[in-house]
Amino acid sequence: MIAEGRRRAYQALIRVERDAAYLNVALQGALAGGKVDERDRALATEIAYGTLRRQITLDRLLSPLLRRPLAKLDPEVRVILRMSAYQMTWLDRVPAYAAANDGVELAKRHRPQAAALVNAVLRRYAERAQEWESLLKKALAGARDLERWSVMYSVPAWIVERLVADHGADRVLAALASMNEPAPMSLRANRLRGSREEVIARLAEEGVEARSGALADDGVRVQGQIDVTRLQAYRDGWVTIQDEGAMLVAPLLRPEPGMRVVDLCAAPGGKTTHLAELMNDRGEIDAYDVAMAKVRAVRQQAERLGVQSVHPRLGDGRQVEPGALYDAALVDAPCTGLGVMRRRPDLRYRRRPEDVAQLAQLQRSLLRRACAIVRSGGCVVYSTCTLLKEENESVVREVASDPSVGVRIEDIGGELTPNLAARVGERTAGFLLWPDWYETDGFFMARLRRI
Ligand SMILES: C[S@@+](CC[C@H](N)C(=O)[O-])C[C@H]1O[C@@H](n2cnc3c(N)ncnc32)[C@H](O)[C@@H]1O
Repeated sequence: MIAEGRRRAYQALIRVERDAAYLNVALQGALAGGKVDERDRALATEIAYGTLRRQITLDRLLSPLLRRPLAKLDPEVRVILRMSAYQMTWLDRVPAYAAANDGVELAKRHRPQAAALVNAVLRRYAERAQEWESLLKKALAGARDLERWSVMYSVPAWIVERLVADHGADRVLAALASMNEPAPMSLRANRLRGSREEVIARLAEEGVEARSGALADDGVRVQGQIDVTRLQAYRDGWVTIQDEGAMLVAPLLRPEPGMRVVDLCAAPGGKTTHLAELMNDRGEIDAYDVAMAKVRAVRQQAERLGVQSVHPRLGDGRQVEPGALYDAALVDAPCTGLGVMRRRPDLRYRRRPEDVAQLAQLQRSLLRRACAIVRSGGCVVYSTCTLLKEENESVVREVASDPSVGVRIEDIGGELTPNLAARVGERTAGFLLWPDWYETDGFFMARLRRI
């Protein structure tokens, strides 16, 4: 019988491969039907995420064992080979024979005519599963750096090229390596419910081991991988699932009770609700997003956390026309998401080079609008979860250098913890939180002051 975790991982991965589904959505669907215990859930998650994180590497390792190119095989066969090989190489606790046997069983069920091929390839792969690094190094000995890095870190070459051009190879390779490891579970304590210590104690009542995060005031790190949404503490609004790096953004607006704030890209509401918590739920936060389903998600989060000051609104952030100017604005812009490859490993294969310039244009328009609807002396915080200068510093600089916009870039160094400030070093137009520093996602953040 096929292990439940592998069966569910296959269901998620085949939807990503065949239907271009988003991994998080596909996995949620795959885990939904019937009863799945925590262990199977964790195994399915680890296999699905891990296989996608290592896809380019896996394809290169599997290719010499196949007569036809992997791309020419049925998607079912591709998925089974990749996920079985992933387990053999990267999941220490899974015996190679268990991964291979279940791979063959999955093939018998979903592509019976390819079961013999899957069996033969996986048996041969098992013999070399632990030598992946030396095998690849040998195979790529004559290759260009970019190709080597792309295969070793499983990131499309155009992305590696752009990142290295922006930041240099050492910095980028450290980040890419960290983004191929599983992401730690990170929660934000809702200070309206209790202090961080009280939130940790509340989680302990449900058997969840947690500790304070190292970076953000409200950050809580949970041991292991659990489905937080099933906890009563979550349902009662004690915590929000949020990366600890993302928790640095809302405080940069210096939120105070009674302020009028606008969030031009609010869904699913992580930073909006953080603002509401920091404002003690007093004041007004207009939270815009372009998609109705997403606006609903913001409303649901606000309700779950028990905050009243958030007003979810459907609208294009570039066209917001307020009755009166705001005290502060947040533009947490849509971006290529290259800083969140760890949590969203499928993103790197979806992105196209032309996305960067298109997104940068949207980002500039959103930032310009934010600057136009904030009062003199008010601030605008610009953030992204990407690592490319074209979407980060360049956007901020271009908007700030236009005298008709009437803003100046502020140095936010004084608001970082001393450790972080030392790492960031010299800041220009904002700063980049690298994902390998604190096991967070990668974020860029900057603050502009309206003159
Ligand atoms: C990075 S996400 C925001 C995440 C959110 N701030 C949080 O912390 O949960 C960017 C959001 O911008 C939205 N968006 C894209 N284009 C937009 C536009 N023109 N106006 C408003 N929102 C937009 C997307 O739907 C997406 O929800």
